[in-house]
Amino acid sequence: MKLRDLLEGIACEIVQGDSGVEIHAIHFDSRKVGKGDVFVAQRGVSVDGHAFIGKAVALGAVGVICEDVPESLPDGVTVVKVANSSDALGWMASAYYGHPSREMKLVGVTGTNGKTTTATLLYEVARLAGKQAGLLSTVCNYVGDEKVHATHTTPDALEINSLMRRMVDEGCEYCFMEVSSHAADQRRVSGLDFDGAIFSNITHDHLDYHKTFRAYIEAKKGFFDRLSAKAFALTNADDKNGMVMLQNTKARKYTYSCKRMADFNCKILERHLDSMLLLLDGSEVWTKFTGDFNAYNLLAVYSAARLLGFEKEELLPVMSMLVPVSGRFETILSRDGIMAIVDYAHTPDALENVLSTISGLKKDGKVITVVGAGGDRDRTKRPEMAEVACRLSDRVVLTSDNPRSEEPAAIIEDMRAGVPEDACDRVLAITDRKEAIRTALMLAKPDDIVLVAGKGHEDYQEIKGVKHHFDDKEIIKEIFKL
Ligand SMILES: CC(=O)N[C@H]1[C@@H](OP(=O)(O)OP(=O)(O)OC[C@H]2O[C@@H](n3ccc(=O)[nH]c3=O)[C@H](O)[C@@H]2O)O[C@H](CO)[C@@H](O)[C@@H]1O[C@H](C)C(=O)N[C@@H](C)C(=O)N[C@H](CCC(=O)O)C(=O)O
Ligand SMILES: Nc1ncnc2c1ncn2[C@@H]1O[C@H](COP(=O)(O)OP(=O)(O)OP(=O)(O)O)[C@@H](O)[C@H]1O
Ligand SMILES: N[C@H](CCC[C@H](N)C(=O)O)C(=O)O
Ligand SMILES: [Mg+2]
Repeated sequence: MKLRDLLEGIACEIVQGDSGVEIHAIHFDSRKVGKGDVFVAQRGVSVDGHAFIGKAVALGAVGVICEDVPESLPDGVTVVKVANSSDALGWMASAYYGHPSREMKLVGVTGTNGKTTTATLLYEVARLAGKQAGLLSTVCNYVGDEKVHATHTTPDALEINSLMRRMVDEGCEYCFMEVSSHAADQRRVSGLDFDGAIFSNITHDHLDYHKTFRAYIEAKKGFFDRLSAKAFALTNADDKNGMVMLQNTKARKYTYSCKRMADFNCKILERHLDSMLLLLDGSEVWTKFTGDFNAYNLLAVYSAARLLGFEKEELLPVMSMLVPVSGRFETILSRDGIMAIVDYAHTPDALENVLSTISGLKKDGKVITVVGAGGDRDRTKRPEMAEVACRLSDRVVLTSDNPRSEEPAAIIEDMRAGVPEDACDRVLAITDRKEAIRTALMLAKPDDIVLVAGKGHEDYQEIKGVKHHFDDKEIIKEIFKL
């Protein structure tokens, strides 16, 4: 493939050298470059990729895409200056793989919470309706039936397009993907041909990366701003910032709501610990989900499926068949009636939603919460998470999530700052997560509920750069002797 064919749709400010040079592969990591490749220099969070242009050329790069042209380069290397290398990478990756997103109906889901649930359920809806589909999500990627391990919520542009090419080749008509705020900001999704975008909500998270809540909103809004006129932009009208997402988009605008007039509506008629009766688009539907937040997720799924052309009569029975995603409000009952709930709540809002759901539905028992916060992530959410846990539980065991490079005890200390004074005697701190879970389950009596929050489907715990096998559900079952 010639370099100029990869540059379609990109505003090149300077092209030095032959744009007709043959390209073997695209790389944004100099360490992976080989003979005949093009290297895309991106400014990263920790280092500036421009510093590795020399190395990439030494390894055989014949093309360099950059924002700053280096002072000297050997002859025979074509240099292209662009305004945003990461944006260019998205377009180039798409062209390299033959624009697979143009051959499928692609829907992206963004929001602080609910992305995995919404995207996965849309994938299930398409499949239950007899269509081939692909999925890019935090828990797992799918190329049709085939599972592909996921390392990110939204992979990098090359991986996205390589997976989408496989989806198209497997006959997928649809692709559903999560678009994290990091991905929107880093333009991992540039060049993709979206048919629709969904916004779930925005609450406190990722301020380590975005710095301000305004910048976090802007990152998500940027995804909507860049949609084309043929796409739909579907937003949650009940979220404070829901309508902001529609302000500057060229896409067709739609809203969903459980509280006000909107294009798509839903009302919760009955709430149970293992089910919910919804009035969805005017029809009663029993679902296998719990929690008002899941009514929003289901409504978003239903609305997007309608916008994709699925008929109401076909959709309603499918909505009843859907089951929760792994590690999202998963219940495990002990032989003597203690209920453990494993949930991926790792933000203050998610924790508040899950604990409010539990308090609203529990019988007489007490609620014990085991919770930690991830290392190398937003520190300011730590005290807020502890405050929510204390306010909505009878007892709290503060513990580790994925400490990553941080000291586990220091993260717990950050959380402790949010424990109200009058709650101190109800709070324990146990660094070892397995011991924390064991202690909470030992404190519990029949009819009590133990929420184990934060890690959901994860089957590892990352400590000092090493991922150790760790699975909340497995540990609970072992302690319950199930
Ligand atoms: C903070 C963040 O988003 N980091 C992502 C980012 O890496 P980075 O900016 O740190 O890269 P860097 O190390 O500064 O390097 C800059 C550039 O120089 C290049 N380089 C670097 C070294 C070298 O020797 N040669 C070289 O060419 C790098 O390849 C890169 O292109 O770009 C990388 C390549 O795409 C990602 O793998 C990496 O994800 C890291 C591992 C990560 O943990 N990301 C998390 C925070 C993340 O993205 N999470 C969201 C979900 C969030 C949510 O819950 O909503 C996700 O989508 O998964
Ligand atoms: N619509 C929602 N509103 C608020 N909280 C939600 C919603 N849906 C799910 N949650 C809570 O957030 C947790 C994570 O849900 P989910 O995995 O669907 O979100 P996500 O946006 O994909 O998260 P991540 O950013 O980690 O990929 C759930 O376990 C639940 O506690
Ligand atoms: N996508 C989220 C997941 C957080 C999950 C939690 N278990 C943690 O490790 O902090 C993030 O990378 O911030
Ligand atoms: Mg997710």
